[in-house]
Amino acid sequence: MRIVLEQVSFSYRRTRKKNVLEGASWTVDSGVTGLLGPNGAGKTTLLSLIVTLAAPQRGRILVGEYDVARPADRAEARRLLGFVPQRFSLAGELTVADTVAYAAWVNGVPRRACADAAACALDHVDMGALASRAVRTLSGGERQRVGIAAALAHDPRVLVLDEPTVGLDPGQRLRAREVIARLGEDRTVVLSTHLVEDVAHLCGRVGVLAGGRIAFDGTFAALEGLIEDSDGGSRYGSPFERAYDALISRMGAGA
Ligand SMILES: Nc1ncnc2c1ncn2[C@@H]1O[C@H](COP(=O)(O)OP(=O)(O)OP(=O)(O)O)[C@@H](O)[C@H]1O
Repeated sequence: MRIVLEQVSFSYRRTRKKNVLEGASWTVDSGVTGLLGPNGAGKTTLLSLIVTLAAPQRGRILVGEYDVARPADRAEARRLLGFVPQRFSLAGELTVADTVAYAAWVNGVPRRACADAAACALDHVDMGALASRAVRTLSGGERQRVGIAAALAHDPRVLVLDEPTVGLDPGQRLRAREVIARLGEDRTVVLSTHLVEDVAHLCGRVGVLAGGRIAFDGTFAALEGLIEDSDGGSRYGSPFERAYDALISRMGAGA
């Protein structure tokens, strides 16, 4: 399923500052696509627009054939979308299975089908064995996978993940990566992250959000080439991080 952003602009009215997004255009196809960009670039904002939590002031966003800002299309678009936000809370006393079954019901799965939908989603994220555990007993990585299962419970064709591996230890991060790679085999997955390493392992393509627009759209290998050609501009970090930082800063400045 394809996601298309056409000249999308957005500002948080209350801030009265310049637009967070300014004419951002991007096309995302099936598989796992990474979204990189510095802190405050607008990655979470862009994801919120895709999943219909906010609407662009200019431009449009299509999920499949549906324009997410059109009231007539929004319900259909939502059925196609699953979202795992950067931070989410789960009711600690509920079991893993009930948590995911509840998410299925909220997202329109008929009540009698919710238990099966939850079991299926939990299998996808390797959490079937922990289905009867109370959520409060889970590790951070396990909670993260419950969050992904909850977003998957209505079997969306598009999955939007906002920094899903933050705070995970290396082992849990590898596990989360395996899960995300598998989900990308038959879905469109958009993965926002600061971890270039996750993008390198997972993403066929990557977009870099800088200066309010998608300043780079291509393969990770192409981005890596640009990074390696970059001469660095920050005094901190390893050479790769320095070069990455310099490149992203230049992209943000429109160079
Ligand atoms: N609800 C809000 N109201 C006003 N301004 C906001 C709101 N949410 C975000 N912003 C501002 O919009 C800009 C983009 O924020 P956003 O969270 O989308 O960036 P990000 O790229 O996801 O950042 P990070 O990598 O740090 O998570 C920032 O300047 C932020 O301060």
